[in-house]
Amino acid sequence: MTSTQRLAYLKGHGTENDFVIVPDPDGRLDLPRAAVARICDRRAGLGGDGVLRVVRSAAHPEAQDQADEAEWFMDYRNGDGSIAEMCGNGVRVFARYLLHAGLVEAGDLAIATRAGVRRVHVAKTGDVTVSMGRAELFEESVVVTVGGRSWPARNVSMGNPHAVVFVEDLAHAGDLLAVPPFSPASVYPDGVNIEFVADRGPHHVAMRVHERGSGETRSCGTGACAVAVATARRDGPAPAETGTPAIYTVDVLGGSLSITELPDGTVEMTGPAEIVAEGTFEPAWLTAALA
Ligand SMILES: N[C@@H](CCC[C@H](N)C(=O)O)C(=O)O
Repeated sequence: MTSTQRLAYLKGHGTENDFVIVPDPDGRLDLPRAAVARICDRRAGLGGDGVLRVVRSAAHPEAQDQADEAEWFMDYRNGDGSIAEMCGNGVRVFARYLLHAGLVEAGDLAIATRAGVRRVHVAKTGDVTVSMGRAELFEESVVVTVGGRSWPARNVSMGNPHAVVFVEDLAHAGDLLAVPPFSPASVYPDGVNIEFVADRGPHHVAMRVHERGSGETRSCGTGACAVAVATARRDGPAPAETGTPAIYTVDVLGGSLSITELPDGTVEMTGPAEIVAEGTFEPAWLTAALA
């Protein structure tokens, strides 16, 4: 990247989980951790909870084995520049971008991610649905500690790690989310996303989340799926046993997501995904950020 080249970006969000989208179809851009953190900085950069780099699967070493199924790879980074396996809101926004840019037709498409291929349904307008794969629920007990208080948590993987904590009142956790909650490194050696959940009604919960690598965000798609599945298991037998889908509404600070666990064990998420702006990086700024 030289200072004379103009690199395009877009800004998008899904339930206010916001991302800087960087189209890099041929995988030419070296995007070091510090550069991502600079781009996501809400004062000195563009601001975002993370970056979605858009690369052809065939052009990315981590996605070449998915290239036959999915033309595009979502290279997701957290706001601090760290790499995560999966981002549920990100993959909906990624699909919205592909359609916006004319790189795919409306309808069903496959997107390569570090957690494997995800199937997405995107129409010209409206919500985007993604099949998020199977949730993995672990039996071992986990304790989450914030500001001197501890709660038992459910350990759930959606391709990335989650600790789901049920609380009476979200206010109990909300004020504490500015500081990173503590969770055992023995269970989560690579860190964890922590969701605090309170009931709102039948099959309806609200959550707040502290994301690994981004801090408190206004929504987390994988977190909402982890929450829905942990709540469904608390509320009754698995859809695999009953043959009936479990459908939950999960309210987040930035809106609402609909999550369905199907009898085959896969989890579908439906929610909004919007592109809000596009532009180019100032070359001198970008050159310094990438240095
Ligand atoms: N906001 C995302 C999750 C992003 C990754 C997460 N912070 C991690 O490190 O695992 C979502 O919508 O799922």
